[in-house]
Amino acid sequence: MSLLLLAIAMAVLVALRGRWTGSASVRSGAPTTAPEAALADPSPLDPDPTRAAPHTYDPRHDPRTGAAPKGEPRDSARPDAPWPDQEPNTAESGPSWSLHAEVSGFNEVTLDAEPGTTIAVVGENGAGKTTLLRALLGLTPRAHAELRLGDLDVTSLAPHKRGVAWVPQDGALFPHLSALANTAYGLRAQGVARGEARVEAGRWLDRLGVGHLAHRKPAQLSGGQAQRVALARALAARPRLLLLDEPLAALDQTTRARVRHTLRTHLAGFAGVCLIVTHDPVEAVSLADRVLVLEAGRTLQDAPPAEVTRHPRSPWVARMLGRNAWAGEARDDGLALAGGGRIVAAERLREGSRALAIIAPESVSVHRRRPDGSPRNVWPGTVREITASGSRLRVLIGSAETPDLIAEITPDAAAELGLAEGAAVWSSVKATEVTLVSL
Ligand SMILES: Nc1ncnc2c1ncn2[C@@H]1O[C@H](COP(=O)(O)OP(=O)(O)OP(=O)(O)O)[C@@H](O)[C@H]1O
Repeated sequence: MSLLLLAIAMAVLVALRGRWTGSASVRSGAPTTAPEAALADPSPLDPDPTRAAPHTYDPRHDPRTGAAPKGEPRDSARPDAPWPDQEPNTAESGPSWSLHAEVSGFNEVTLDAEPGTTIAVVGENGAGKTTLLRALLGLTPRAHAELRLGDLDVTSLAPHKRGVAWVPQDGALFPHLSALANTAYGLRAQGVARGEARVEAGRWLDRLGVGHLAHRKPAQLSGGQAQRVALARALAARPRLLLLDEPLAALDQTTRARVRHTLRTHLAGFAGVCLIVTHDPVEAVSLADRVLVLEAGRTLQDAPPAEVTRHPRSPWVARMLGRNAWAGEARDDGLALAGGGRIVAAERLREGSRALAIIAPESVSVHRRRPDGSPRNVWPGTVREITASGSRLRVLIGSAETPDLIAEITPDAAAELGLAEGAAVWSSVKATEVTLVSL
């Protein structure tokens, strides 16, 4: 199954390059690929079209055989219908087109985006993030995407003809090809001369910091290195729509920060629209211009990161972004919490309306004795867990009166308070530090 996904990802990439350069058309003479055949007629009995139609399988494009894409596509490949003019990968080229997608079925999402926009797609497990990406590729009957890229309605086009590149969660590299050949394969398939394709592939590998691994096979790469090669291959294809499914998930913390930086640099100069599925709030906030929050397949929020951070529309999003978020009902002085207890806020909402109280962890003060003075919100609790968060500490405090609360304090403050797991503490939050968001 994952090998078939791999082949599909490759087929999409292979065809993409042709959008910019003029490419071999599989339908007009080049051999039929296994992925294309598999996607041509998904069985209604099988919800996953990647499983279907093995009878048209072409061993030359099967990553398991090692036979192909050894024969890199020949230079005699005939050009496909030309894709409308676009300067790839140059932000300066400006928005001369836009993306419009209407997705229905499992996902109910409408998306409009200008070139150069990066959208982080977030949501709980099972919210439909991967299904959305697959719908945009035309890869799942569970959701149907009407997709326009500029003047072109690509809805009825096969996945590999849409101008959409997809990096699935496992990266999907051909195991028998070197990193360089994997990256060059899409270029070669579209008729780029061998030398030129290899030079360009080498450049992309260098940019992603894996140029020195160009001759290694995927089995000789770590998960993170392979992921970078997969990114190089996708970016080299210069798609209009780039779909990245948790591209940094396989990386360790240090590498992740470095690759995130590299990715940010490339996305900043990327002339297409990028959708990046992530569970990582830092990734969402630092890489994206917009955050699309999905809940049960639907759009819950689609807004710039700063707006989502300030006014998350669900407790899950707030927690993902590292905020405390408590649901409740508005009262004249704040919120009656759903599980009992009360929080006082300076803001007012219509009494009785459902709302979230959002508290930034750095706004929570921690004390060993009940604090005197003015804070309106004071709760006793017990330290459940202390973890490092950059140069600060995150302290998880459990309380009988409220939901769990996260405080962020300096290591000095923690030492001064003698904080340890199990310690009895008091937390306080000023009413002015509580943000109320209507649900
Ligand atoms: N082919 C399928 N047929 C039926 N249900 C499916 C199919 N693929 C996924 N699902 C279900 O649809 C829901 C959405 O799945 P999807 O993989 O899109 O979620 P996700 O947001 O990407 O989740 P995660 O964060 O776990 O990767 C899940 O409940 C999943 O079990």
